[in-house]
Amino acid sequence: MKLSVNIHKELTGFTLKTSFETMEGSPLGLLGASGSGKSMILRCIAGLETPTNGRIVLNERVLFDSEEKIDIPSRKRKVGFLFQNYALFPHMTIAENIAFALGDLTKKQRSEKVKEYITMMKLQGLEERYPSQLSGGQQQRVAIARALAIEPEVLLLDEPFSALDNHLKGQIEKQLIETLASYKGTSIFVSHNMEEVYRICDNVIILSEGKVEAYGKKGEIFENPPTIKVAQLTGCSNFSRIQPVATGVFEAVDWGCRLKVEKPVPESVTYVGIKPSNIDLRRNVQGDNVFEGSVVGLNEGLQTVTVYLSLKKFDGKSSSHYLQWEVSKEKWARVEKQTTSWFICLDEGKLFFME
Ligand SMILES: Nc1ncnc2c1ncn2[C@@H]1O[C@H](COP(=O)(O)OP(=O)(O)OP(=O)(O)O)[C@@H](O)[C@H]1O
Repeated sequence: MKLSVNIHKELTGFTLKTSFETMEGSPLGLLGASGSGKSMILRCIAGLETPTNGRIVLNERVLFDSEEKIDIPSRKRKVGFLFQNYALFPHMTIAENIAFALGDLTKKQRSEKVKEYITMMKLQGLEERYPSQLSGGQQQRVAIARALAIEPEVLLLDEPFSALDNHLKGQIEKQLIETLASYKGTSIFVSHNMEEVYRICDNVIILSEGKVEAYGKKGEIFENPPTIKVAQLTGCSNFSRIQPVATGVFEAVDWGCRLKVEKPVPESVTYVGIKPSNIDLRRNVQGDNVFEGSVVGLNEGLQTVTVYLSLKKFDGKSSSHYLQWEVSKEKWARVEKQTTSWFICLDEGKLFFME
């Protein structure tokens, strides 16, 4: 099972130009800011939008080719689409909603298929209800059943949890992961929530302004974002410009410190970054990349605290750029009591370099 997408879509004020391939297995995550073109990519794959030019091939079946003038209609593409708001038909019962796209089957086959997916998604007893008579979570399960009932070769999930409250989201996410584990096709999961994408997908595409900024294994992309845009979208707020000082020593201009690095850094690199959760404290200033600093602000979240740190520069002044340190509330309560001087460690192993 393989999906290959190479499309260009020109809209007023927005250009989508993207190329990627995905295989069966865990869903491919499509992560990007609002308006970066995530839904547009899915809509082009599903045949709901027509690319200006390009080619989309699903398991050697050409779905779209602008040069060969191929544009398979949406209903014949074998694409299952799970929309943000589920898009269930309000005037149809649950059973009718699931049966809706099963056009070519006999009545008996259709009702068997509906029964199969009602059971799979644990919707027994709700067959004759209307969508408005279901909870958000149940509606979501109906939408998954409807998307899977056509036995799609590719399943497109467009922010499937956006309408759910946090409690329900956890349960439904677990259910979706289980459902996807037994799904044989290719799937693409769209979200602007990096945590969700990280939990659900193994491979990710980071999309920015209609272009692929990065594509690869989630571990590599989240740990070593190749560009600032990718770093921002994967949860990093600490960056600084760097300038070489000597072999293995860089000045982090914005943070106001000199960093020692043993591993060679390519000349093209101009920025260094560190994730807020990767900052550490030391008992004293000894060791590489440990700097004296001070706490200049706090932002308390539900489970973590973001501590704003300013490093003391080598000229003795405080840097005007803050580093954000994210720490559990428990740890912060302990550290805050015990610490009089702040020694902040930017460990080489936790730094990443960007072009
Ligand atoms: N039919 C259309 N005509 C013109 N522009 C459009 C159309 N549909 C979408 N756009 C524009 O294309 C861009 C990408 O939209 P898209 O819905 O794909 O973004 P997205 O990444 O899915 O955003 P979100 O996370 O907010 O859903 C946006 O700038 C949007 O305004």
